Amino acid sequence: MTGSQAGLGMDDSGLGQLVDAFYARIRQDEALGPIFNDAVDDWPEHIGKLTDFWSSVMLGSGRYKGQPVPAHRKHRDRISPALFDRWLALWARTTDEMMLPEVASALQEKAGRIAESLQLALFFRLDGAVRS
Ligand code: HEM
Repeated sequence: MTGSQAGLGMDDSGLGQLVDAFYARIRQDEALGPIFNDAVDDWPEHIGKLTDFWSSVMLGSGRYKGQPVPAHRKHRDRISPALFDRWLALWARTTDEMMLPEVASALQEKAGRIAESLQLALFFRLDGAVRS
């Protein structure tokens, strides 16, 4: 590490700082930003929910009680597989910049798996077609 801050760990403080920074970037992203800015009225509440989500997923805290699939299904007309790739690329950049290397790769791997299952829930159809 040369002066950058790629040093945060897998704890509530590190995850909280990561989620804050990630959604600040999301909001400014020209493709993803408008979807989030239209959907989310209360950003502190959303960021709190997402911090709980990552704390549950990575630390087993059990704090997140929501249902991600219906939350995304509401916005299915605006979400595409290409946007998932963009989300994951921004997640990779942000975790690489902020987190310890092994923490960043664990977060990237987990996000990749969740993105895959969300996309199956959103786009997979029994006739085998995938909506692009
Ligand atoms: C193209 C990619 C994505 C887009 C555009 C997107 C968009 C959104 C939006 C608009 C909401 C707010 C829903 C609402 O309240 O109306 C939301 C919530 C959420 N997203 Fe995503 N999302 C994406 C990918 C992901 C991924 C990959 C994850 C997890 C790794 C994730 C986790 C969540 C969670 C946990 C919530 C809160 C759901 C709840 O209300 O309990 N999202 N997302």
